[in-house]
Amino acid sequence: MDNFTGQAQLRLEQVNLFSKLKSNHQGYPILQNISFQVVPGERIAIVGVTGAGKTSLIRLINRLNEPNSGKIYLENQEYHQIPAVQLRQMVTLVLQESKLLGMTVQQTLEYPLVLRGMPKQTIQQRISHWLEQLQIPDDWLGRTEVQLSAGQKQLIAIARALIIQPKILLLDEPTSALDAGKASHLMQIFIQLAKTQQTTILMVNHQLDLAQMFCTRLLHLHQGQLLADQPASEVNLASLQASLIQAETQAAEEWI
Ligand SMILES: Nc1ncnc2c1ncn2[C@@H]1O[C@H](COP(=O)(O)OP(=O)(O)OP(=O)(O)O)[C@@H](O)[C@H]1O
Repeated sequence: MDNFTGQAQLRLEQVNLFSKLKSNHQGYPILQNISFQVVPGERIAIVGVTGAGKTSLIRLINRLNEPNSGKIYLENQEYHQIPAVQLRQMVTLVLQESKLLGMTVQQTLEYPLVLRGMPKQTIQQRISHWLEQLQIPDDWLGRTEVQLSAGQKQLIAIARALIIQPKILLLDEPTSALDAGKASHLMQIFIQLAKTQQTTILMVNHQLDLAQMFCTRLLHLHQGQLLADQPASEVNLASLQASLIQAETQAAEEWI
């Protein structure tokens, strides 16, 4: 594999994504020349203002979209050479507003493991383990979506992803509906997973202080471009905050 650095688990090379238009034109750029690589166990926060391309980037990494140009590699395989089922076992995305698709919490949690043909007893053991880890009470198991708050749904969606034990976990604002205590507890779980299982975490996060505290690296996206890729400890939070506010103000003025 050309230019492959042996350690990389995930590698994006000059990735471009354009919006789809109804006509044959390729539309406007959503992501431009994105290149970076990730080693196992990294905890990466993706930051940037509204519309910067954060969600589009993690959707690409989960292969919900294909880049218009550029390449994505998982370990040493190009994405489109990897069967979808295999990719989904290794890379899991938790969207900001996950749906339980009419299932109860129990059904939602067991569904991905049933699909993988796992024995019933093992499924139940895994569910019990993650309910305990995430401090989810057993009495939620019989509930459906309408009987759960936004934060409760967010926790269930995260539990469903953790149960699969992916190598790479993609999270779109995983703590947006959680109180500070739950958010911090969840982040500690991610740290443990990264340290003990080498699970790689890529999370979109608007809470910069949380991102810096719990992540090892920050990717700053701006207008679809990777503006900065830095170790979290080296990020100057005050100046990052100021540049995000400035970009937001500029975007708001362009709207008026
Ligand atoms: N399906 C789509 N079709 C066309 N344009 C899209 C589509 N999805 C997103 N976009 C555009 O791509 C750009 C990036 O959107 P994206 O959702 O990735 O941003 P974001 O950084 O995640 O924003 P937010 O913080 O608001 O979630 C925006 O200009 C958006 O309008």
